[in-house]
Amino acid sequence: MIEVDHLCKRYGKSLAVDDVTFTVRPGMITGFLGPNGAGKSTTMRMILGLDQPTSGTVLINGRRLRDSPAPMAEIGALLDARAVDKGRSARNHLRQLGALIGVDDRRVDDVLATVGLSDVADQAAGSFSLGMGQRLGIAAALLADPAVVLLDEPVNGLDPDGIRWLRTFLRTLADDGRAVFLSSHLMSEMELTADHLIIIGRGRLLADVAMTDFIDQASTGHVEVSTPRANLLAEVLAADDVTITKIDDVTLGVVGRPAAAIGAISLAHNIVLHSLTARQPSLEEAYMALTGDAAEHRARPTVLENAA
Ligand SMILES: Nc1ncnc2c1ncn2[C@@H]1O[C@H](COP(=O)(O)OP(=O)(O)OP(=O)(O)O)[C@@H](O)[C@H]1O
Repeated sequence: MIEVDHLCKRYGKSLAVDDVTFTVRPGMITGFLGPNGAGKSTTMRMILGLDQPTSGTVLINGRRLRDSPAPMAEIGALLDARAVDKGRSARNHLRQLGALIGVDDRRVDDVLATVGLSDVADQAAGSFSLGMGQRLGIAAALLADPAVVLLDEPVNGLDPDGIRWLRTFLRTLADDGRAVFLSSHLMSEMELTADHLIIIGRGRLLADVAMTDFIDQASTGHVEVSTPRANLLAEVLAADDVTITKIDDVTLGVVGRPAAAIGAISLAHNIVLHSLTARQPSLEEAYMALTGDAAEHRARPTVLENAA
């Protein structure tokens, strides 16, 4: 378990992390989200004891990491998978790390098998693809069998097979009772992977919420309907409690009426429909709605901006 309590980090005049409190619980995957510069990496580095907080505390499994006789058995981390000696084999890299923390060669072979690197364990880490490098980084994080696993952007650069592998693998870690904490900018993947979300923006906590609750609360679900008579359909659907957005010449986005009602209204007015799709709110939509003001640098939105 990670307990972050009133954590602050000041760089000069700016507060990179501003009074953040949350808990990462065992047995589940907690996603850490926030726009660029929100303070995720700074928070993760303070959790790992790599940066000192300006104020506030972090407890790992109930105590400060520096008070633990075996920090790597408390929390294993993947911060930068490229931070390995490229000339050394994967097995030797892990053995050297293992020697430092009192882990034997058998455990090294076990974690190599766990992450699917047994067959290439004697190849130089420098010859590894990005995905293999990520697996090696995860193997290193698991070496001392920690109760907490922290991964900063582990999906970065993985191909679809690697992403799917990681998703399943993280679930296994959580099912084994570990607390898994990961950051990612890939919303669709986070939606498939995490059970719980911690969201920060401009250093402040914006949400600490179950994934399903967060998506359900977002009132961004809409129906997409396409018809060659889009203007007429927009007219007959118009009402105070309905919002209609013109996505293109033949497609409307409708909030406020279910697909069945839109189908019935279209039929009543003899409007031919080419498609009618209820779109569930996604994590991405819910996240964008929450963090809109918190993004440091925001491109102009392109989704549903062509209001009819
Ligand atoms: N060593 C440092 N010195 C000064 N400012 C820093 C330092 N590290 C981070 N910052 C600032 O702190 C803020 C938070 O940065 P941080 O890297 O934690 O954000 P992030 O959420 O991880 O961003 P990203 O998603 O882009 O990785 C930013 O404004 C950043 O410029």
